[in-house]
Amino acid sequence: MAAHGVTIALRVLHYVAPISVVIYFVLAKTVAACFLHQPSKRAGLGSRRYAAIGLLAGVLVTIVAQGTVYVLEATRDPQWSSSQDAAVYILANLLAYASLTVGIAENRKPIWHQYIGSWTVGLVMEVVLTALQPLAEPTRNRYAILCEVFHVLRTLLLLILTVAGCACALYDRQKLAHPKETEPLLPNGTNGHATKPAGYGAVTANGNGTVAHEADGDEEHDVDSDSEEPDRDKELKATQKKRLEESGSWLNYFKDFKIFIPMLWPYRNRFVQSCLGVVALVTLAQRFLNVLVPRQIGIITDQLTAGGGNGVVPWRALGFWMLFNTLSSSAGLSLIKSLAEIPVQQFSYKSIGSSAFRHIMALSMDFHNEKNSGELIRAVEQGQHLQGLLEFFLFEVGPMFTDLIIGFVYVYTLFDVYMTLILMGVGLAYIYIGAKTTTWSVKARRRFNNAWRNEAKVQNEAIANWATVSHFNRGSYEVQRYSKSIDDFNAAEWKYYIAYYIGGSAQSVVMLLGRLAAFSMAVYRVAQGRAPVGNFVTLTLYWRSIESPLMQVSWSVRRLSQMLTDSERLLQLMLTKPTVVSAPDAPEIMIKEGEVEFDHVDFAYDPRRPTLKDVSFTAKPGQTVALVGETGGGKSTIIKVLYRYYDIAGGSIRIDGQDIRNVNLDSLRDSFGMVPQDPALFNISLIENIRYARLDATDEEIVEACRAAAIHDKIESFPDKYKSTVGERGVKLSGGELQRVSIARAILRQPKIVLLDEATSMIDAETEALIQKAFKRLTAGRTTFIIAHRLSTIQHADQILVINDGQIIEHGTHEELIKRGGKYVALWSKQLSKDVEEVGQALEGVGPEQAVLDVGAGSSEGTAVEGGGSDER
Ligand SMILES: Nc1ncnc2c1ncn2[C@@H]1O[C@H](COP(=O)(O)OP(=O)(O)OP(=O)(O)O)[C@@H](O)[C@H]1O
Repeated sequence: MAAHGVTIALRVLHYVAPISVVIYFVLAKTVAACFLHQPSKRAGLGSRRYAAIGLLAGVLVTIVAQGTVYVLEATRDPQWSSSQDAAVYILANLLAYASLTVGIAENRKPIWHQYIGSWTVGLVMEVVLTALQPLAEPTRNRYAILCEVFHVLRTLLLLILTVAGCACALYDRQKLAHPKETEPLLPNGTNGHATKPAGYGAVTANGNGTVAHEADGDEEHDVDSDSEEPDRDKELKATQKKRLEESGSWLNYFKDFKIFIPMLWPYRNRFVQSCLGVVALVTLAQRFLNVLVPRQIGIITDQLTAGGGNGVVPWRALGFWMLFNTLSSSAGLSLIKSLAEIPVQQFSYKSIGSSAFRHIMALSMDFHNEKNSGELIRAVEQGQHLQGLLEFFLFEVGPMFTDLIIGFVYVYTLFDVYMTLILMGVGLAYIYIGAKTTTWSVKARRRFNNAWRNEAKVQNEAIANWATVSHFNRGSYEVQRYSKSIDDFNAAEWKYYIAYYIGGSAQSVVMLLGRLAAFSMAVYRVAQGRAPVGNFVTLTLYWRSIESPLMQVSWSVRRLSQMLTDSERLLQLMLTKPTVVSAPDAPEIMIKEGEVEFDHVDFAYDPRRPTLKDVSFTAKPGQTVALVGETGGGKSTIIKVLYRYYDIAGGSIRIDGQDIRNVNLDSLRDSFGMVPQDPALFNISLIENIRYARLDATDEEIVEACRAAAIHDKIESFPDKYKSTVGERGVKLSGGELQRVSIARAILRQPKIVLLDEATSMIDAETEALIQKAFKRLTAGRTTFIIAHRLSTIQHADQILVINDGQIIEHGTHEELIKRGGKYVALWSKQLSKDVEEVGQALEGVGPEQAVLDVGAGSSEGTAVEGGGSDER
C-alpha cells in the first residue's frame, strides 16, 4: 500500500520536476526584466560560464542516457507505455535544461540568480526522486539500476552547480563590497575606455531584456550601438535609455506610454465601444470555431469509416460542418469583425493624429525653432502605427495565447502527452529563433527608419529652400545629395529585408519539422490502434490553427517592438512640454488703457549669453514706441517676450498692471496685432489669407482693410483678384505686397496693442507714404511698438528707445535724441551717408545737381531711394 503511494508520488513528481524548473526560471526572468535587474560586474567572467555550460551539458547527457535506457526497456517490454510519466519526465527535463544551457551560452553576462535558483529547484526535485525510486521499486532489474545511477549523477551535477553558484555569488558580493582591497587604484581609463558623459549611453539593453553598463565593455549585446545613426537619433535613444534607467523598471518605463491610452480607448464614444464589443464577441466565437471545424471533419471521417460504405450518409455531422465552415469563412464572422474594426481604427487614427497635432501647435517657439517640420510630420505618421495597439493586445495577443493553451490541451485529448510535448518543443524553438531574428531586424529597422527620415529631410529641405539653391546654382548638388540619400535608404532597406526574410525562413523550417514529427507520431498511433482515423484527420486540419498562434507569438514580439520603436519619437514629442503655458485658472487679460510696462526685464535664449539686460520702460496708453538700434541688439526679442513667445528670466512685463505671465495666454495673444519681419501666407486665396486674421470678417471689411493698407488696387490688378492663390508661404507676391497684405491683416484684426516689426522694410517710400494714413488709423488710440531701420518711419514716435547689446542706451523723442547727439544721431547720420552713397551709385551718369536734389528729397522725406526697387523680392 505504501509502495503504491510512493509510486503515485513518483509519477506526479515526474511531471512536476521539469515544470517547476521551467516555472521558476520564467518567473525569475520576468521579474528581472520588469525590474531591470543588472548582471553583477563580475557576471561576465568567461570561466564561470564555461564551467556552468560544461556541467549543464553533463546534466543533459544523463537525461539523454536515461532516456536511452527507457527506450531499451520499452523494446524489451511492450507494456512499457504504463510508464508514460517517466518518458514525459525525460522529454520535459531535456527541454528545460536545454533551455537553461542555451540561455547561458547565448548571454555573455547572465543574471546568475535566475540560474542558481532553477538549479536549486531541480536539485531538490532530483534528491526526492532519487530517494523515492528504490522505495517504489524494491526489486530492481539492471535497467532500473542504470536509471538510478543517472539520477544520482544528475543530482551530483546539480549539487555542484548550486553550491558553486552560491559560493561565487557570495564571493562576488564580498569582493564588490570591499573594492579597495582588490580593484586596481587607477580607474577604467587605463584599459583604454574613454569616460562617457553622464546620461549619454550610460546603459544599454542586453540580451536579458535588462540594462547593462556600457563601461563593462559588453559589446555583443549592445544592440543600440549604432554608429550610422544621426545625432538626433542618438539623442533620442540616449533620452530613452536615461528614462528607462530613471524609471527603474520596464513597467515604469511603459507608464509613459499611458498618455496614449485616452487616444486609443473610446471612453465616451458609445458607437465605437459597441464595435469593440462586437469584435470581442466574434474573436471569442472564432476560438471555438478553430476547434469545431476540424473536429467535425474527424467525426464525419469516423462515421464514414464505421459505416464502411453501407450507404448511410452522416447528414447531421455534415450539416454541422457546413454551419461551422460557413461561420468561419471570410463571408461569415470575419466579415462582421472586419467591418466592426473600421470605426475602432478610425477612432484611434483620429485621436492620435489630432492629439499629436494639437500638442505640436501648442509647443513653444524654442521648440519650433529647433525642429525640422518634415521630421515632425514623420513622427506623427509613424506614431499612428500605435493605432492598432489596443486591438493588437485585445484581439491578437489575447486570442493567440488562448489558442495556444487550447491547442496544447486539444492535441493531448486527440492523442497523448507526447503530441503536446512536440508542440511545446516546436513552440520553444520557434520563439527562440523568432526572438533572435527580432533583435537583428529591430536594429536593421531602426537604420531603415533613419534612412527613410533622412531621405525625406533632404528632399524637404531642398524643395523648401529652392530659392537659396537656385541663388547659388546648387541644383545638381542637391540632386546628388538626394540620390545619395536614396542609395543609403536602399542599402538600409536591403539589410532590413535580408534580416527579415532569413529569420522568417528559419522559423518556417522549424515549423515544418514540427509538423512532420507530429503527423508521423499521429500515423504511428492510429496504426497501433490507439486513436481513430478521425483524430489523425482532425490533427492534420487543426495543426494549421496551432501553427498560426505560434507564428504570431514571435511576429507579435516583432510587431510590438516595431510599434514601440516607431512610436518612441511621437512619445518623446508628446512628453515635450511647452515652455510657455498659461498658469492654471489664469484669468483673461483685461485691457482698458493699454499701458505696457517693462520692469527690469532680463532674458536669454541661451543662459550662457544674455540677450536683454535690465530693460525698463513704460509705453503710456496710446503711445507709439519705436525701437531702433544696430542689428542683433535685441529689438525683435523685446517684441517676442511681450507676445510671450518666450518667458523672461527676470523682472516683469505688465499690461495695465497685469503681469503677462499671470493671464491667460490665448487672451493675451488675442490682444495683439502683429506685422512680422517676414510675413508668410498659406497657399490659399488672398481673401482667405486676409480673413485668417479675423475669421468672421465680411468680404467688405476685408476690402476696406486692403484699401487702408494700399494693396487693394494691386490685388484688383491680378487676373484672379482676391481669389488669386499666393504660392507656398506667399512666394508669388513681392516682399512689399506681402508686407501690405500683412498690414491689411493687422488692420482687420483691430487689436488692442499693435506690434510692427520692420513692417515696411520692403515697401518703397512712395507706397509707405500712401499707407501712413492706414497706419494712423491702425495705431490711433492703440499702444504701438515699431521696429524700423528706416529712421524716417519712426521720427514721429512718442518715444524712441535706442537698443544696443540688449540694453536701452538712450530714450526720448526724435528731437530730444537729436539734441543729445549720442548713438541715435550716429545711427541717423550713418543712414544718411549710406543713402547718399547709394543714390550716388544709382544716379551715376546723372548730373550732380540732380543727385543732390534727390538725396535732399530722400533725407527729408525718409530716404526716398531706400525702398526703390526693393518691392520685388
Ligand atoms: N531663437 C533664437 N535663439 C538664439 N538666439 C537668438 C534667437 N533669436 C535671436 N537670437 C539672438 O539674439 C540677439 C538679438 O536678436 P534680435 O532678433 O532681437 O535682434 P534685432 O535687434 O531685432 O536685430 P535685427 O535688427 O537684425 O532684426 C541676436 O544676437 C540673435 O542672434
